[in-house]
Amino acid sequence: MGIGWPARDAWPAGWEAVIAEQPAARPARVTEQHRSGYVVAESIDDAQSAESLPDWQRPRCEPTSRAAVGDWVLVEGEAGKLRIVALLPRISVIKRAAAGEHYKQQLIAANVDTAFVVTGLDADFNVRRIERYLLLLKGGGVEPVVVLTKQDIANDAPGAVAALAMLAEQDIPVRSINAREADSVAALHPWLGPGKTVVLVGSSGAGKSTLTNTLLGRSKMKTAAVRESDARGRHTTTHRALIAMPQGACLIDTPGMRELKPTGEEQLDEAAFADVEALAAQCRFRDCRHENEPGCALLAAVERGELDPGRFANYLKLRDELAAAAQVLETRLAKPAEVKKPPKRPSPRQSDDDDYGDEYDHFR
Ligand SMILES: Nc1nc2c(ncn2[C@@H]2O[C@H](COP(=O)(O)OP(=O)(O)OP(=O)(O)O)[C@@H](O)[C@H]2O)c(=O)[nH]1
Ligand SMILES: [Zn+2]
Repeated sequence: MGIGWPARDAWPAGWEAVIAEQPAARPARVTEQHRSGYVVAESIDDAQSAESLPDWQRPRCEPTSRAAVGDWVLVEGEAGKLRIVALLPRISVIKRAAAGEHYKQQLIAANVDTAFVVTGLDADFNVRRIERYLLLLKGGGVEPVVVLTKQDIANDAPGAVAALAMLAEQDIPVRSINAREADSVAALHPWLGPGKTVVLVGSSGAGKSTLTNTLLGRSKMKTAAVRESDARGRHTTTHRALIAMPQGACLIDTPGMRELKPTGEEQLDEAAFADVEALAAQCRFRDCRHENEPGCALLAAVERGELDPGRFANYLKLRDELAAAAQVLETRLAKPAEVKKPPKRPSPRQSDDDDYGDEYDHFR
């Protein structure tokens, strides 16, 4: 089919049963998510609107139990009248805490094999942001690959050398490329084979659209040239979309994940800080906060110049964010959220841009 549907003997656990329950349905993949429904593809370059499951339209429905881009669903009905009748169990997820006062989880993409963490080797380079992306990705079963763009114009981005050492230590693949050149982006082909699904994450301007265009060999995505005429003037990618790549894989392009709040479910040790956690195990006190305790192995390592102070500070910052998010999650699970009045019926094909409209990038 070309959109990543696995061979029958490779079906993930739980698929067989769901598929057997819906003998008349056909598989499709979610390519866009809107407030009013979905766009799905049954084959390459297909795009059909599909009505969501009635359950997903209830205000109490958890955002993570609704389909997201990349999800496999079963559909029924003819073109123009498609209905989603089932959601197949997920292989992997990328989620984050949504912006706003009330804690909410938001699924960014599902069933992704590899995430390209796209960062420019220019003034925008920020290793702390890379660590944050790794934290979000690693808990969900997605393989991160750090893609450093603008290699052609890079002049010693501050911190890049230390960042490369940190990533190498954790066996995280890194590729430096010129996103505008086909020969250069070929370094990413190993992750783009048939049946694979790849997602691009990274802040606005990092080069995601440029990379996508070069990999496609044509201009499918709008790039920054459009930006001047964009009223909001912030990002040029307007919809999450699933694109069939000539290399065989499917690529999901998401709007720059501007606000990256942990969900509270991530584990620091399974993410980008395994080395720091290993050191922390040597602190004198088991519950050391690494603030001013005697015998703190982390403070000592910083003192000796063996632990980068910026990395240490980011570790503490993300630790506190995680604890805060986990606490909100716990209180929220303990008492069900108030039920709001159901929203007015949205007009068809309404854009979901507003989901991103109020966010800002801490790092820009
Ligand atoms: N010289 C050079 N320029 C690049 C490279 N990658 C991206 N650019 C330029 O950087 C600018 C921003 O790139 P985009 O591809 O629009 O960035 P983006 O990540 O898609 O941004 P959003 O769509 O806003 O999320 C454009 O002017 C690109 O031409 C690169 O490897 N080398
Ligand atoms: Zn300590």
